[in-house]
Amino acid sequence: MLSFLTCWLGLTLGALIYLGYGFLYKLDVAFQAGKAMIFLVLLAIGRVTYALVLYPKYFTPFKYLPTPPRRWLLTGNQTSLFREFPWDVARRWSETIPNNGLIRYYVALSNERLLVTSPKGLSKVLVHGAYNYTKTNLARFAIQRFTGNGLGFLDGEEHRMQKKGLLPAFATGHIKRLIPKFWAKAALMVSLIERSLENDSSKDQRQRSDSPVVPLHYWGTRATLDIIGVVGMGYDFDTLTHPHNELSEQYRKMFLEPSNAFNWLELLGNYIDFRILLTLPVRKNRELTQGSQYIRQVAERVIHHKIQKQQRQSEESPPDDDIVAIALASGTFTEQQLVDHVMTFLVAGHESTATAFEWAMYELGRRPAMQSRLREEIRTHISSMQVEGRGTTTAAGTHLATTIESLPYLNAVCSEVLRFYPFVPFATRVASRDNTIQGTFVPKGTVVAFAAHATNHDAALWGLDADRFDPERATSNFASLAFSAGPKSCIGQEWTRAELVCLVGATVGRFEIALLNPMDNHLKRGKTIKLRNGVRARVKVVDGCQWGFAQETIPVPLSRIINLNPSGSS
Ligand code: HEM
Repeated sequence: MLSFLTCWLGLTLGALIYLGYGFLYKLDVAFQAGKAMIFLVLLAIGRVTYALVLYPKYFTPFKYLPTPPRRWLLTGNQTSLFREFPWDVARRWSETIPNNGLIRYYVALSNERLLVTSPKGLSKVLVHGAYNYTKTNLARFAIQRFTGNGLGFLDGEEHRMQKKGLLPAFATGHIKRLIPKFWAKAALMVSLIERSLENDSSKDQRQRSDSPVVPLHYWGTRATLDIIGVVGMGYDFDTLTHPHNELSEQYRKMFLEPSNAFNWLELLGNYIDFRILLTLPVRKNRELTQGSQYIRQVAERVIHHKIQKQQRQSEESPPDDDIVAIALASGTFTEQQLVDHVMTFLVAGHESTATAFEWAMYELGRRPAMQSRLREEIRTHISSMQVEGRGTTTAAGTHLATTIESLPYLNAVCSEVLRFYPFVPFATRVASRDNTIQGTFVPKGTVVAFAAHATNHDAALWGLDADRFDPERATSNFASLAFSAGPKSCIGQEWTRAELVCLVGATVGRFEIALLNPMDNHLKRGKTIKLRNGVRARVKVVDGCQWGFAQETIPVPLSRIINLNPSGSS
């Protein structure tokens, strides 16, 4: 394929030089131009014929694999370029095209891909042969400029070593000790929502009979950002109480709202080095650079401050227990490596957990019976602890953590949310060396795709009712690809579960939630499964229990410890 493409480009260039030569030496220009044009048209026809007919039929190494029936030059096997979500298309193909675990398909301009559909094939790509596959250049250039060499972009031995160094901080036992911190932020969020309800109803109490509408996704986004600060670094970003502080404004700039422009850029990225596109002098590019530089500088100062603090720490004072402190204490990481990891936690761990909270609110907000059952479980077990006035430190904290972890329905609802709405519903990898999947030879450079959305809704794995949101079903980590699988799977799984049960438990335990528009399930354009309009719900306080938390579980705001002005010194 490549050699054909090279020949074709060479011939096209030749035709253009020939045309230029004619102009330069004032040969019979019209005659020369006509000949060159005919040549170029023939070349274009040749290229299209090769891409559409000859390559897929005779030259591809995957010609024996099943493929979707129709193919167009511009859109490949998809009928439209951006209207359908790739995870929906992948699922449709997995279910309707008879296959033994691999399907070949074509994207725009006849670029060939392999879709892996069977658990056996997935385990080859994600588990046993994980280090034979790497992220695409597009993902690398788009995300790596924020995260540097964080875990997501390391490969082979380097990845193995650094992940091993970080794992103790993310292990179940350690995350359990941090549950009071998750809870403290969840309880603070609930109390701030409650305050906003009071303000809202006092404004126009007389005209209103309904309870006020609350954008729950907006609160979730702030709580989850603060949690990364507290649990990840031991500092409070304080965006729940100060939503417009400098840090959250700059942080927002780091993200690209999905749009058609981005889709076109992605398409162009197949042909033009994506790095060139990222340096175009457009406003969004400038904002992305500005936001990420600011956040990186903050991360650098945080790490630097923590190193100094650790050096000063006396033997009597208890050591910090946040993720960065544990990683630092291991002595495995350089300052720069830790900055990259912190940036990765922000990119990988914020929007993902905020979205999971959003979907939990969406499902519960349109299922009153499920919500009541959950509220009863939460109140029976957690409210009593708070009513007795116990805080969330030490023994009381352990008690809270053990209780929350053992609530069956709360944990089942959260697991079902993660299965039903996988945050990375469709992903691609590139083979970094020749290998095989289920006996099929996969040459280096092949792009391989898989869809967690299809696996997590596969009737063969989850039963015929796989498309029903049902916390009663037995979930299994092996069948769910919510966190991917194998050596490169999500390091934040236990963190996510702890965070989600605290946020969902504290919210549903205190409020009755009714979705404003239960039928609105329109999704945002983009790479993740996310509601286009967020979760807007009528929220009513259910009397009877108010959450408390020990103040000391929330550290002092970051702004009071280090100078958040990028030009200032710490
Ligand atoms: C709902 C919450 C989350 C979901 C669904 C999720 C999902 C995933 C998935 C699917 C991957 C694999 C991505 C890939 O290979 O392309 C991943 C990787 C990763 N996640 Fe998460 N994640 C979540 C939360 C978090 C949190 C809270 C953190 C940390 C604070 C985190 C840190 C990471 C890191 C560092 C990686 C790269 C791991 C590696 O390459 O070894 N994630 N996550």
